Amino acid sequence: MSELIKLENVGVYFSERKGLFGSRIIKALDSVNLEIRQGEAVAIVGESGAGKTTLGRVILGLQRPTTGRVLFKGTDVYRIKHRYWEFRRSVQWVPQDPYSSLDPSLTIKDQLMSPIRRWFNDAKIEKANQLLNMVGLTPPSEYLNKYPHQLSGGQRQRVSIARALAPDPLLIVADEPATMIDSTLRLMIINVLTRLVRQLNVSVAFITHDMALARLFLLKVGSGRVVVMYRGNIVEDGPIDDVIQHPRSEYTVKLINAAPKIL
Ligand SMILES: Nc1ncnc2c1ncn2[C@@H]1O[C@H](COP(=O)(O)OP(=O)(O)OP(=O)(O)O)[C@@H](O)[C@H]1O
Repeated sequence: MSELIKLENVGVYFSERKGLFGSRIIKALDSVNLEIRQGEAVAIVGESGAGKTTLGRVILGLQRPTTGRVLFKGTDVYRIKHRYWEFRRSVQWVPQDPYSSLDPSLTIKDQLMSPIRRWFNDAKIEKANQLLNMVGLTPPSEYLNKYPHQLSGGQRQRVSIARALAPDPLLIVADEPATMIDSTLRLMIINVLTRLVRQLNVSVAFITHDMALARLFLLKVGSGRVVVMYRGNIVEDGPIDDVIQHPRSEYTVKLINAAPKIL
């Protein structure tokens, strides 16, 4: 598997005002090293505030690091202007709340055709049909003319994944994609993300606070790594069963104990 994204000693610092004259520095990411290879599944786990979303935004090129470098196929993404669009197209985002990525005034067909037109000269409706089939919204004809509010939360999230897939990306960063939907539909989203890795060889960075869900995803894919984040640092990075059986940090033990049902 070739290296797609590499973070080298990435720090992201925010300054927070404190009192009238003071301010303090928040290290959302401290000194993070991470590699994601083509076709690899990586589950990024940590509690609220651990830095998961910031990490996702750095991978997507939406948050410039304060320190360190972000490499796309070996090149610093902030130094290669001519390949910038290739990078932006190759790395796509599925947000927690599909309402924030779907335009309520557009039909599902238009939600999908807009990125398809942007990236392909020969944009055809067949591509939208393929995307809906890939995320399990079948037959596509049943969904194309609907608006987001006419779909369930789980269906909306699958449209959001289809939209992220429209540019034929190499990596999808899914930020808590199963959090705002109920548990029966959660499995469906996990199955869709699994299909992306296994059938399309797309890398998936799956961000979650739930260790059990991370394990389920990696078990379904059949390979991949779990990355545990704590206070802006990666405290664990390895195959899920190794991490569960031999956790290096006490924080990981707490996460495992908080999700006893499936683990
Ligand atoms: N734009 C910002 N300005 C100031 N502080 C920020 C900003 N973005 C994030 N932070 C802080 O950085 C830390 C990490 O935030 P981040 O959203 O990455 O965590 P998270 O693990 O994704 O949490 P959650 O699961 O609640 O989204 C938090 O302390 C947060 O308050």
